[in-house]
Amino acid sequence: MEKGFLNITSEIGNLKAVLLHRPGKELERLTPGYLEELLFDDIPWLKRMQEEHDDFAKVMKARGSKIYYYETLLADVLRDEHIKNQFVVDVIKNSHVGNIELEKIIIEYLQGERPESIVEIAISGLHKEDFPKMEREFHLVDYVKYDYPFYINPLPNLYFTRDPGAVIGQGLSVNKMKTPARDRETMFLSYIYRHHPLFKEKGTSLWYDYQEHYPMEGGDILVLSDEVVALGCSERTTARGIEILAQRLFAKGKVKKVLVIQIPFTRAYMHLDTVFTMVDHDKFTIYPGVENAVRVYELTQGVTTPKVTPKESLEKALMEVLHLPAVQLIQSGGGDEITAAREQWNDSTNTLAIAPGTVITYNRNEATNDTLRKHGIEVIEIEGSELVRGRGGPRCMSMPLLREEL
Ligand SMILES: NC(=O)NCCC[C@H](N)C(=O)O
Repeated sequence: MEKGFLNITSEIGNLKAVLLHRPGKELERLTPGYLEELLFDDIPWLKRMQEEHDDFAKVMKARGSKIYYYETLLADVLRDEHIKNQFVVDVIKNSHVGNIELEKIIIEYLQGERPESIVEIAISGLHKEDFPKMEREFHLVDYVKYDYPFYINPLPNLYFTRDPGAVIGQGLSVNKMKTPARDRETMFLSYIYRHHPLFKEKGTSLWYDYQEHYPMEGGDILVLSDEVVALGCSERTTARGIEILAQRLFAKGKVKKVLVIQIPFTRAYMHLDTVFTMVDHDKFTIYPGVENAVRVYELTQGVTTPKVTPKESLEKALMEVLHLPAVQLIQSGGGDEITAAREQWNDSTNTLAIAPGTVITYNRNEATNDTLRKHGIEVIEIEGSELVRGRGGPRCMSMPLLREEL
């Protein structure tokens, strides 16, 4: 198979290229009334958040990663008039305006805009006040949704680029999000995948598609090696979605085993990577509060669905699939139950490895960072007081596109 640009065969190989989204105006559209629906617990201060995000990008750049941004790739794609027009139609379809005539008016208006403005509106939303006033007949929906401020909802979670997509081997999983709040994000990635020269080169398989029925989110996808992928079964990622993805990986790629790690289904740890990440060849960090609750299953190629084998423990399963004599599960929080729970809430376990044994973490998680260092890990700290308010850390905020093979 001809090699494309994308290649991820581990969680820890030197990070060469990564996809980010710099938080923008969409964050300023959060109000207390919509926090829960939009999956936030607090309202970040955008200016400081952007500074923190720029520092995050700077750290990766300094270590040799090329940074790509959603907003730039998407605008590149929309320079083609035909693609731009279709994109606008799809954005409106996804926004459930509910009034067909108004939809037509908004489509015409947006199609006349420049790619950069369309991208900004598609991400930060279209506030009713920002839309030119015009004489038109009110439909029922206009009365019913009179107090609702947007025609197009903002997407404040897009800076968690990990979740809408994941590169596995030479292919891409364009995920199916569990919640309507994040649905449109995957549509953006699908446009980039289908039309951006960086992605559409030969050799890029599509492992999963956002139009599938069963939710699957990227925070639950960990590429442990070229032959083993760990998939979290969580509040967001379904058992059936896992089976479908696993079967495709077995059929078309190099992957021989999928390790399913089932975690408790709860908001505090909505994805596997909020409680468990890989930090070195044989080292992982784990939130001790879930250690006894996780269940592990090994999937291997079956006939129509994968063959399932329950495993005794996470530690043993990791040793076996990675062919290691031992692995270390480093407990976050420095051994104290309360510290561990507090720091997990602030994404202490959501580390991003940029090289074997080198991770990026938030500086606020002092106990966990200390513990990692005591285990020989190089910890690069970033400020995250504002970024953390969306409930995600460095791993959630990055979608690796290319890592050096180990
Ligand atoms: N991989 C991750 O754990 N991503 C964090 C996502 C946080 C976001 N507010 C969400 O609830 O989807």
